[in-house]
Amino acid sequence: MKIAVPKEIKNHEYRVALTPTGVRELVERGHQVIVQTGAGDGSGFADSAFEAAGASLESDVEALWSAAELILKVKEPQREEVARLSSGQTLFTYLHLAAEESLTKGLMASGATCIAYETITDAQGGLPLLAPMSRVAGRMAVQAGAHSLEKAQGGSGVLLPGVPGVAPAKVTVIGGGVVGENAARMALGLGAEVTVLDRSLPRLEVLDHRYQGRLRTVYSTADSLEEAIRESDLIIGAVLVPGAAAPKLITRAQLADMKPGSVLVDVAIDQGGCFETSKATTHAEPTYVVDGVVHYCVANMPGAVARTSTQALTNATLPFIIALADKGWKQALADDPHFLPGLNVHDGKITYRAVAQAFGLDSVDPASLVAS
Ligand SMILES: NC(=O)C1=CN([C@@H]2O[C@H](COP(=O)(O)OP(=O)(O)OC[C@H]3O[C@@H](n4cnc5c(N)ncnc54)[C@H](O)[C@@H]3O)[C@@H](O)[C@H]2O)C=CC1
Ligand SMILES: CC(=O)C(=O)O
Ligand SMILES: [Mg+2]
Repeated sequence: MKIAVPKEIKNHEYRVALTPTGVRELVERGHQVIVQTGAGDGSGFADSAFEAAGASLESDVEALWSAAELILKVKEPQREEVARLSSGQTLFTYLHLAAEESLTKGLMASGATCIAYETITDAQGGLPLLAPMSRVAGRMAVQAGAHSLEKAQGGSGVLLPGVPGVAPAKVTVIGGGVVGENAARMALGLGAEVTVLDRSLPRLEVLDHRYQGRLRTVYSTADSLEEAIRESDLIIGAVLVPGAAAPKLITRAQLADMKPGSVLVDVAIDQGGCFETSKATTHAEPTYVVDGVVHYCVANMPGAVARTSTQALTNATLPFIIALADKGWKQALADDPHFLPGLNVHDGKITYRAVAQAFGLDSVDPASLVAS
């Protein structure tokens, strides 16, 4: 199969969808891999390393996209990339479609088969291709929050761990999944007073057991959210309903109840954000202030630590890439019930129900497309 790896073009996105190690695995199976010149630079993988692994390099973007049967990316396609996609091609990347109607419609119009990393499941009820980047983003959320609390960033001037004689900051994490646990772990490590809210009691039980009394776990209700809003210095939004737009958990009116200069880090922004006042920002300009509250809403947080993120992401994606390349999308999805929910769009149709529901459109059961 002809496989293309474009250079990412989203603002300050330095990850790449395949490493030289991945190229070698594919080439040894008889596939042809074409990597855009410079695609790995931001992650520390030189063109020469891709060539040594058996890839060919292509500097002409149009030629790269048009030659490919399978296109491997990291971030959702940007407008000019959607325009390059055509029917018969398979795209494998993060899509987050429920947050972006125009992207959804663009992919439908392309006729291509679009498989999302973030809706692939595993036997443990997890999201194995989202999890590695959620670990990164969860850990970064605390760094971003701590920096945003500094006065020069518009923050309240609170230091997360405090100092002897001065109490530590209060950090609340809403959603105790992969992002939430990693954020909580970092905040605890820095000495903050940390609370996790979730509406899953089994999940809170796991966290309670794991952190042995160092972490407060609280069931998420309107009351417990209000308390968090009043008392927290830093709130990290880390909820997810897979594939769906994030629920809005803090309204604009509630910002008035927060301490001036407190910080909201909305990691769930890639699914539209879980605070009413969230709008996606970039690493170039990551924060803005609404009603005295600093908002950090970067939708590709892991892109900033690309060396770590590319390795973590491609460790998880490679087996699925190999299955797509060896078998083609239809057989690969037919053979693996956890790969099947990755299919979001095929031949003009939405194949993931929560995405269709977000826009009042119809969806097609992906199983009906792969059945032989
Ligand atoms: N901004 C960025 O760069 C990145 C964003 N993300 C995003 O972070 C979000 C979280 O991802 P994960 O932690 O992997 O998901 P996850 O599925 O591991 O955890 C989500 C948690 O939210 C809880 N939850 C759902 N609705 C809730 C509600 N209304 N109130 C309280 N808790 C609720 C669930 O019970 C679950 O424990 C996703 O939107 C993901 O796409 C992930 C990586 C990078
Ligand atoms: C999950 C995601 O959107 C990212 O890593 O950028
Ligand atoms: Mg986006």
